[in-house]
Amino acid sequence: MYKVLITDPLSEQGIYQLLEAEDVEVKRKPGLTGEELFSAIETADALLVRSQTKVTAELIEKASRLKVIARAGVGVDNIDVPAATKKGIIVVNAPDGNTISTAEHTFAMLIALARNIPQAYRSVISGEWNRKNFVGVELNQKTLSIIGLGRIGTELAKRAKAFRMNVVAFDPYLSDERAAKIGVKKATFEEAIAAGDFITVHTPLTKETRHLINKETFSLMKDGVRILNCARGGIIDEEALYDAIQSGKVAGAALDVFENEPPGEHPLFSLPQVIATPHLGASTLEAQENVAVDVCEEVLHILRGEPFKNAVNLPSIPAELQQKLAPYQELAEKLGKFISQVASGALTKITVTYSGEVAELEVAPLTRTILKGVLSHHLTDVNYVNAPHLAKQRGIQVVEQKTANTHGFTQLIKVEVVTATDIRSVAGTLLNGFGSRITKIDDYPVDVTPQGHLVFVQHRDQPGAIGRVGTLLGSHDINIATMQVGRQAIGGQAIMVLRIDKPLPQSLIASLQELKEIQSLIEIDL
Ligand SMILES: NC(=O)C1=CN([C@@H]2O[C@H](COP(=O)(O)OP(=O)(O)OC[C@H]3O[C@@H](n4cnc5c(N)ncnc54)[C@H](O)[C@@H]3O)[C@@H](O)[C@H]2O)C=CC1
Ligand SMILES: O=C(O)CCC(=O)C(=O)O
Repeated sequence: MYKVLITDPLSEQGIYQLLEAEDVEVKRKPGLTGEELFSAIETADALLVRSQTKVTAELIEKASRLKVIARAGVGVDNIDVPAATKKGIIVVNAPDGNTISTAEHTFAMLIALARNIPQAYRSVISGEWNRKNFVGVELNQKTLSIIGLGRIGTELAKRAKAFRMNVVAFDPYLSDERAAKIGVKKATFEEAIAAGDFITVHTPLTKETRHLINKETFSLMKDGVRILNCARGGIIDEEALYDAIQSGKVAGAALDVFENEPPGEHPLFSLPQVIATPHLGASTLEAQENVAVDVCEEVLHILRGEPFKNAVNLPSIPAELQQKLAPYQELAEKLGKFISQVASGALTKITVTYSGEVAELEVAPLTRTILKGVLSHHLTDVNYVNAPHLAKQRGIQVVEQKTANTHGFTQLIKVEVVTATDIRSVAGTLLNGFGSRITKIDDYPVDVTPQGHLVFVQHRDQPGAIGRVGTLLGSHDINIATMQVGRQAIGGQAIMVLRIDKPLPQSLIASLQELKEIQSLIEIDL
């Protein structure tokens, strides 16, 4: 039974599928913090949050079973993603479900800002009838500068155009074609900042975007500019905004997000030009249902080992590619596991070479799987998420390459590892209708199904060697399912790969190693 812990309020309809799932036990603890949260996380397989729960490195450290942290929303800045990655925990979000709501909220703020609606409301309900203090400006023919033309920025641009605004956008990934398709003028950051009657930010909060709008950028803006932030607190330097409003440079600001949330008695609230909402961008029935449905689906997929799509700490793999890679995944993992048990010494380099049909695909996910297979022999808790991180942390160089030489196979994957004392390699293929096969170990061609218990023996090619091994196994009641032999030259170095039905007892390993022809014997568990 998977244990799912929910620590922020999530839409009831959204989590319905979790409540209905027979293999899931849901604990709903909105607002859980401190010791209670630390204790609850210990037994959870999945944690579902919105933006209130702070998923810190310390909390993640306590989570011994956690497989997935799911954010019902876009921004994952309340989650220590690197700490989760280190621990092999997948972090997923729901990037699409609240786009429209947040774009609509930004548009509502835009109109409210232009027409002083919150200030006028406060005045009217306090008994005043003051029309001259609340004269606004039209949106028609004004320039809206959008910084960050992603999902929300794009939806906002469409709405602004419907209001006959000129839309100028800066986004490092904005192509000329996309700008033309959306109908916005592509600009540099400086051009966008200088052009806007209204400037709105829709980027994530990153090292680059923290205080993107600061004292200097305010000085480049038009006098009387109006500023909006419905993305993340911290993109705008709040102190610089305060000064820019005080000086008259900025005519007004609409803020849904703050550097610290909740902001408490913020100096900006003493300025009548500032309107604010308490991080309401995604707070609609529709958005909350959408994001909860999306992340609950992802959580179920991850817990059940099924494909999922919105991991923020894993590269996303299009469904079509996932389907094409699926048959190779098992082979990849088995090759990784095989070679890690054969090679001795501290790993320094892993080279994966792809050829034939598999080389026509984007193979990075397969390399990740091989890495997982290699590392899981020596390390516990290795998975697809943390395998590259663990390799890097240990100074293991990972090289991925493609060649045209398939050695006669339709496709081939070769894994070579270099350790402090050894260089070993294994290659494998998929045989149409027959599954995975190991086709070469070091320089020896073989045909081995990578499955179950294998014994890899290096020996001298001498008459009777194979028979003596067989007899010893038989005398210990060990059945040999398949046997493969290979040699470099008559009387030279040779190998045997036996597939046996149960592991070798220690006493038998010792007896086998005493045979004069045997140079080394390794048991391999696949
Ligand atoms: N107020 C609220 O309740 C909500 C806020 N958000 C926030 O809104 C923001 C945007 O969300 P989405 O549009 O879904 O994200 P998105 O990922 O679709 O778009 C972000 C865009 O910002 C661009 N960008 C990144 N760095 C930039 C820079 N230095 N200058 C200009 N552009 C830059 C990216 O290229 C991308 O196109 C995020 O911070 C998200 O957390 C999202 C939903 C609700
Ligand atoms: O959970 C919420 O309402 C906040 C949404 C948000 O800020 C996001 O999705 O990035």
